[in-house]
Amino acid sequence: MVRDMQTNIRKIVNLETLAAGTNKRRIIQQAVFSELCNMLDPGKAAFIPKKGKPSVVMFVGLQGSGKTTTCTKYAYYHQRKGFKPSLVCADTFRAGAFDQLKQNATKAKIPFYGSYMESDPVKIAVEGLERFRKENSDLIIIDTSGRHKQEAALFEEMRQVAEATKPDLVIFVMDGSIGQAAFDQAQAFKQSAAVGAVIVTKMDGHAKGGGALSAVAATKSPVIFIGTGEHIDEFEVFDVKPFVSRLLGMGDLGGLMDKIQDVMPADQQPELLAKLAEGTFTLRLLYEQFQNLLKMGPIGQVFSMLPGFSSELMPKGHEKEGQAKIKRYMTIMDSMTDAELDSTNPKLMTESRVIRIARGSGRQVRDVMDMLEEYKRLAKMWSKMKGLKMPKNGKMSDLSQNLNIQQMTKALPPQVLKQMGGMGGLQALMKQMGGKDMSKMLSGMGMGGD
Ligand SMILES: Nc1nc2c(ncn2[C@@H]2O[C@H](COP(=O)(O)OP(=O)(O)OP(=O)(O)O)[C@@H](O)[C@H]2O)c(=O)[nH]1
Repeated sequence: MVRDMQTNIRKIVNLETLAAGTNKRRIIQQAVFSELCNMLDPGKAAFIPKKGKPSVVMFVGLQGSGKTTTCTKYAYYHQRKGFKPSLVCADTFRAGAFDQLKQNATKAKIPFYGSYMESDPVKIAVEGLERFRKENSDLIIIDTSGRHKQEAALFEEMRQVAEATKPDLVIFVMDGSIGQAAFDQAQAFKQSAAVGAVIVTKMDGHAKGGGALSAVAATKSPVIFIGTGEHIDEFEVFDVKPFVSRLLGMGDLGGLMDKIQDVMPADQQPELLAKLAEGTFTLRLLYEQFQNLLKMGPIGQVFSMLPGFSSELMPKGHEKEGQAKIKRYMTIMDSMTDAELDSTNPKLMTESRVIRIARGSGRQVRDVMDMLEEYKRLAKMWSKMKGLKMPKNGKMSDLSQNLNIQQMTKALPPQVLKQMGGMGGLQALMKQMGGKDMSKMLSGMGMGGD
């Protein structure tokens, strides 16, 4: 695969013929990017179930890949789209598999079928299928057994279940962290059942999911969803560009921007802009930004979309603390006077005021000082944005066109800039974002720094 990729890139990029002064690194990077996107596109789409038309979808994968969890997520996703899904547990190998499916299905109010007594997975699969066909389910999902490793017995079982149920689609579920092992694994499953799609799970962790490239190559089927957490709704339609961006450590800025755009009320945008242009970043403004940030949902998810951020500035597993910190800061600000909130003069915060605010908010003096430090850090960052040219309509979304790179590089903390690939990286990112707005991203980014 790597060799193919090299050949293809050589065809696209001819460095000798490039004019002097062209940014070669960028051109190569773009070629790698688009080549990876191509590799994830097997050229044919996966089977798509249709409402009202009975379809059977069978899930395969090794034990622990997240198969059972993903079955329910897949069912729930379609249920919300108006399907009548049902779940069949044909995993008789792992004790507890049926209970797990039962629990998940009950929570999501999805009909399920399985047995504690029957040990023949084929029999269960066929019985479940018959039952749900009678009940007019239009999406019958069959969860199958896994094994810790690839074993002949497992593949024989898959072959039999597939033969008996004739699924419209077989989905191979793989753990996003398995890397190159994905090729052999996917190929082995493909040989016993006609795998037609791939789902990559546990993309909420550190794994970048590079194994998906191998799975697509081995099965010649596309990735259709990714799992982004243990909960039933932590499931996303696969989107190739953000996935490759993340793979290359470029972050999913598009997704982040959309998210920020969603939570920031449009009528607040011109006001915030005006204040930023004046260079006045008050505590009240920070308070409003905190509110917006909390609305964005699990903070880790937001930060994981930024290049290199989740690990550096918001360590995995500490999202809750980050969120608690923001809430703590907001409580402290609730104990401040309007004058304090609207001032940009830190001298207002005398020692006696700090003590009073700490008492009023039930926090330590140290917490108040921490909050003020955070504020000062952000105010300093924002002050460099002073003199920003306002977009004519006052809309945030048009601001990025007016931001100049020099201004941005000054505003960003140096380690952040480095992570983004310096000035060149920043330029590429701005371009990638198109009309999307940068200032909100900056305000979001500042929050994570400790
Ligand atoms: N963080 C995270 N955890 C996940 C995700 N998908 C599944 N898991 C977890 O991974 C573990 C294994 O998932 P299961 O669904 O039990 O695995 P399985 O492949 O069905 O296992 P067998 O039924 O034994 O074959 C569980 O703890 C799940 O909660 C995901 O997208 N993100």
